[in-house]
Order: sequence, then structure tokens, then C-alpha cells
Amino acid sequence: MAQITGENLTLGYDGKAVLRDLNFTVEAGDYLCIVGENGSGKTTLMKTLLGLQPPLAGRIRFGEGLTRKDIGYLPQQTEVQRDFPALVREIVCSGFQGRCGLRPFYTKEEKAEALRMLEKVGAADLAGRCYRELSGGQQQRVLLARALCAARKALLLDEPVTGLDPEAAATLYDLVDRLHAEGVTILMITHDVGPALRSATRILQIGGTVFCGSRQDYLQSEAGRRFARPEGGPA
Ligand SMILES: Nc1ncnc2c1ncn2[C@@H]1O[C@H](COP(=O)(O)OP(=O)(O)OP(=O)(O)O)[C@@H](O)[C@H]1O
Repeated sequence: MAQITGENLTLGYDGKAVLRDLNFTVEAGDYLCIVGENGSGKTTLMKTLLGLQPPLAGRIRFGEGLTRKDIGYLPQQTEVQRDFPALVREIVCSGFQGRCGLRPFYTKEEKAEALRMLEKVGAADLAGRCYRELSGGQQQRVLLARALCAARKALLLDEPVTGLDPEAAATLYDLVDRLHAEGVTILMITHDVGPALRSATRILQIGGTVFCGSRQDYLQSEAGRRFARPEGGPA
């Protein structure tokens, strides 16, 4: 059984479908890129994966020791969030909130773990800085460390390089590659098809044409050729 299976999923709002009859699988260790035009339902699918929105029909099944709680989430940042007046180490620790219930403090172990995760993303030196004074690339690394505190088996990243300059984007992609190499399952929503196709093992394209399969099959498919090439993807 796969880690995540989408079975005949129909997703939408107020009984109106945005996506119909979607089937896909994610195996342990996959790097899945979710692509599709604006409005195709990528965010809706993500909310369903996180359990924030029930499907109109069909279901999502978790297997291979993965549960919904094992998925760390890197949200798309809004301007307000970028301006959050807290210290980096507090933001990273807040990844533990799902685990500590109503306890109003973090344990010594949690604080040490937060620092280890900051080290993992190459941002240990930022621990005492104020989050809102960081660059966009630094902020994304901090949020990645936070997501890793919340869960470490799988990461769901929503448009993680939006607003980053090419160098910061490349650094973030390298970091995600490293986590993937360490065995973390990656699910990434992206418009940035070129770099995504470089690292992905599987592609899920939604919208007009639906595709779910290996990167190689995607590149040879009609859907992949149309979607990938105009944006500079590999020929
Ligand atoms: N809360 C909501 N209530 C009703 N309709 C919604 C809601 N959120 C999104 N939609 C509609 O669902 C469709 C899919 O939206 P969604 O945000 O999932 O697309 P997306 O692929 O993530 O788009 P983008 O690439 O622009 O972020 C759109 O037509 C949108 O208008």
C-alpha cells in the first residue's frame, strides 16, 4: 500500500466540484510535484490532504506508517505573516504546538530539537533574530525548520519559492533535495515547473488534463510536453 492514496476524489465547495474523480498515489520516499493552472484546485487538494476540508466524494487513505499528523506543512506566506514580530527560535518551536496541547511552554528537549532543525536548514545563526527582519529566503528556511519540528516523515510545501530571488530559490530547492535524500517524502505545489521537474520522482497534474505518474512518463506525455516546455523545462 502507498503512503498516500487519493481514491476517486471529488473536491469543491458548497457541493460544487472543482476537481472530479482524481486518483493518485504517493509512495514512501517520493518527491511529488503538484502542478496545474491557476484555479485548477491545487490549494483545495492541499487542504484536503491536511484534513482541513472534507472531499465531496471519494477519500484519502494513509498507509506505510504515515498518518496525517506526520505531514509537516510549509504554507504560502502572506504579507502579514512576513511581518510577524517574534524571534526565530519561537517561530520554529511553534511547530511543536500540535503535540504539546494546552501546555503553555516548550520543553528543554523541544528547544534543543528546534535548534537542531535550524541547523539542518543552515539557519542556526538566525535563532536569536527577529523573524520580520529576515530576507524572504531566510524566512522560508525558518518555516521549513518549523515544519520539520511538526513532522518529519513527509513535507507538504505550497509554492515555496514565491517571491524569492533565483539564488534563494536555488538554495531552498537544494535544501528540499537534501531532505528528500534523507528519506523525507516531499509533496510540492509549484508553478516553477523547470526546477520541480529536475528533482521530482512523480508528477500530479490537475486541471484540464490530469496526469499522475513518473517524471519520465510525464516528460513523454502530451500533458507534460505542453506544460513543461514553454516555461523552460527540460526538452
Ligand atoms: N473557499 C472557497 N469557496 C468557494 N470556492 C472556492 C474557495 N476557495 C477556492 N475556490 C474556488 O475553487 C477553485 C480552485 O481554487 P484553488 O485555490 O484550489 O486553485 P489553485 O490551483 O490553488 O489556484 P492558484 O494556482 O491560483 O493558487 C477556484 O475556482 C476558486 O475560485
